[in-house]
Amino acid sequence: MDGYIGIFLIVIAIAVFAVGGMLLLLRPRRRQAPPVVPPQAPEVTDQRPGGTAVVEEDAATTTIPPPVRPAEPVAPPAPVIEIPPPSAGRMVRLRARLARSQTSLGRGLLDLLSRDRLDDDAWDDIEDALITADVGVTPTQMMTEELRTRVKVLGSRDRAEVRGLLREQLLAQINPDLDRTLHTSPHGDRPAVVLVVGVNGTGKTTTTGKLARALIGDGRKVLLGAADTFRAAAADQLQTWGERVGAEVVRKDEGADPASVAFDAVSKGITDKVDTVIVDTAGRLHTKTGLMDELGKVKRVIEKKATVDEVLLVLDATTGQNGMRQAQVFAEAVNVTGIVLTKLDGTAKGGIVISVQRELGVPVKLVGLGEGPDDLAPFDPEVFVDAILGD
Ligand SMILES: Nc1nc2c(ncn2[C@@H]2O[C@H](COP(=O)(O)OP(=O)(O)OP(=O)(O)O)[C@@H](O)[C@H]2O)c(=O)[nH]1
Repeated sequence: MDGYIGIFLIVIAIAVFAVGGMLLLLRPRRRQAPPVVPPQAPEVTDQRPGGTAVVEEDAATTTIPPPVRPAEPVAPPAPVIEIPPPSAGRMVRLRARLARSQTSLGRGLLDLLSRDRLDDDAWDDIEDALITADVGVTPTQMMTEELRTRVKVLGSRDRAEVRGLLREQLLAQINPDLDRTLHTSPHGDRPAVVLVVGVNGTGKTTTTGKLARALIGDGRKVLLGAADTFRAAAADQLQTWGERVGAEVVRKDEGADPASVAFDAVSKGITDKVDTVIVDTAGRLHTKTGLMDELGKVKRVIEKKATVDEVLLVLDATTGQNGMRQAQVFAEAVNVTGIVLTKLDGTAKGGIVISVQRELGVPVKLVGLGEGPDDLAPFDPEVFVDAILGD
């Protein structure tokens, strides 16, 4: 009996294991979850003032892009006021530049005059060289006449002697005795007034700015009048010059009456106790009557408040005879007291110094020798001639 019970218990145990195993096998399997793919965050760029686009590094793992803070408004940097160097000795400093543009004239003349035999052909060549350099017909004839006589007296000549002769003749034509003083000192409580005139493109506005710099470098207080109301850009250009050296600029809208700008500039110059007021004018007038009317009015209006000490005519040295004709029109319209010859660095025709002084009877007071802010120099005849002839 006991054997039957034992077998029965074994069978039951086997059955329990078998059912348990079956249940385990048939148990529903847990489904594999799909991999989580993070949503693609939009690329966030941050436009910094420098213009560099910066890509946020954690953008790929951020579901919601962080809010981009609006850029703080950046104030434009305050203009840095420059301290220009004084004007004394400028032409000596700029002599190398002058020599670069003018030595072909000097060397050519020295070579011609140093020839053993100076026949008529040689003298014709000398005349041609002077005419080509814009010396002008009459001064050329006077110079060659004088040189012929001196060479005959001298007989044989070495290069140093020829250089001496030529130097003497060029200086005589330029006339070192002319008064080239620039009148920019105030009269008691009234500022000096400088009117800058000339055809557009000759360098009027640039010259006005450079002159302001030079005067400030010499310790003066300067105010600028932007009476070239024909083009707003001219007033902007002047404003930039003024900001750089700390000169105030009086300006009005494009098309405003130039005389009213000049009047306001001089009035402010008196109130602010400045030393010199420099007024830049427009030069786009096509008829002589229009030019006379406008410049005459500007001058008259200024004279209600102060004296016009200088009327500087700006001439582009590269324009030759065309520039000379323009100069004559201006000289008839207004009483020019000095000439500013610009762009002498860009031409070998330095002879224009001689012809323009002769034609207008007015001295060259300043020369422009480059586009840089300090490339304007008081004209020095001796430095000029030495730069032409080389050492
Ligand atoms: N190389 C050289 N360039 C110069 C000189 N003076 C002026 N310039 C250049 O000549 C150009 C004309 O100068 P501006 O001062 O604008 O002439 P502007 O007569 O006032 O002419 P508008 O403003 O059009 O009336 C500019 O590019 C100047 O930089 C100089 O002495 N040498």
